Amino acid sequence: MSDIGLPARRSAIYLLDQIMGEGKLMSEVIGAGALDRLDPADRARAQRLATETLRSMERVDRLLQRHLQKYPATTVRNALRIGTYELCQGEAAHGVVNAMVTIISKHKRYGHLKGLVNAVLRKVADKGVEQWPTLRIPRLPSWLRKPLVQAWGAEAVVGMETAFFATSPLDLTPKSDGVAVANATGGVLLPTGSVRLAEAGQVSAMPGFTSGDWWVQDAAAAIPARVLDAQQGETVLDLCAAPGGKTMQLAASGATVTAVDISPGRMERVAQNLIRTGLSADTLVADVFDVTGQYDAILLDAPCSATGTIRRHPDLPFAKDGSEFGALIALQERMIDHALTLLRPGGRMVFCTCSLLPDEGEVQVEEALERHPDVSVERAALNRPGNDAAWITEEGGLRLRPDLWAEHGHMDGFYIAALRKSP
Ligand SMILES: C[S@@+](CC[C@H](N)C(=O)[O-])C[C@H]1O[C@@H](n2cnc3c(N)ncnc32)[C@H](O)[C@@H]1O
Repeated sequence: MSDIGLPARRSAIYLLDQIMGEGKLMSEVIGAGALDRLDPADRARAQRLATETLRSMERVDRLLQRHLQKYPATTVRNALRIGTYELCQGEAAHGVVNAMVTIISKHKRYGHLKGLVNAVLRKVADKGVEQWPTLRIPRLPSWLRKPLVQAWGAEAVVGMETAFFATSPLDLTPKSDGVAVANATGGVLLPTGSVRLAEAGQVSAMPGFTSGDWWVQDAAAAIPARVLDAQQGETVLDLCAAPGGKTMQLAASGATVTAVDISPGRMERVAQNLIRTGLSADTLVADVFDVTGQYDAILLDAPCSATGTIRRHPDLPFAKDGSEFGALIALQERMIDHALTLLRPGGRMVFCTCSLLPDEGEVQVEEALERHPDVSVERAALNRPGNDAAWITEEGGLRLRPDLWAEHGHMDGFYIAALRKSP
């Protein structure tokens, strides 16, 4: 990474300022154009630098604490954080220190702090690099750690933190032939049918991208559509569908699929994905609550805290504080109730969230079963290749956690339940 120049580093600092200072998600900041002026290589570098610094944040802060009497302003602190991360990854000290000193010296408000940046980063270069591996695996912020320890126990949470600290692999869902996709991409075919590559490269340059033989989707995220097991000729409603990973799985089964999402921009991505893969589905930009009709099968991938995706989005624990989760939990409940009105008698529905919080999974299903005596949970549907019986929960859902599947390189957190409406 020694060729990272000033623009990439300056933009990485800006990303951290927005995430840590303004509570924005990295996807929002990038979506708003933060990296638009960079060339593609610098854009990728800025994003990688910010992402990996966030992944290591607690370690970085522990090292910096030893050399700071009080914390400087956010931008200066973030320059120190990124510089520290780079130094501890073995980057040449002179390059990192000079770059960060130059960036801060040109800053309108904090230019006078360039001496501090120089002094602190030199101390990190002297001592921090050897201390780095002795520091503990970074912990989640306590607002999230506490409820997770309460739900899954301290040992499981340490396992999750270990998974979050490791760089995430790239998972592909094959359109049809998993062995052929694994061979073409040099990936490994996982027991659930996804193909895993150790590291993400340039996705659009990989074999099979242009011909639409696969799409990027975490192995855990590919399980809900497999549990729904759509059949040729069935009418299937995919609620909250964008960007469309599950829509493509459903469409590949030969079912007649209607994909619904409230976001026109995200729905555009579903349409593009369908074109690339040569699959077909009706796409509808609409609020779930405005959808009418009767379907044989429904997949409801409700909006949630996304706490299961921290491995790939280490910005989330820093951008959020949990204050929005109550509203999401209430929305999920209302979505389940409305989705069940769209299910024909005897039909089946998969409810899922990429959350680690039982309130967005196990508890939702327990309460839905109480509200809807005509609905039951179908455990047998969870019995799909690669699914471990140990993942099945008391109320009959499937709990996927990032600390599980260590032998395969872990997976995202997800909750999945199959519901059946009585005929
Ligand atoms: C977890 S993501 C869906 C991921 C998607 N199922 C996939 O596999 O690619 C949740 C989606 O819910 C959509 N959404 C949120 N509120 C909605 C609503 N009231 N009606 C329809 N879609 C909604 C968001 O735009 C977002 O795309």
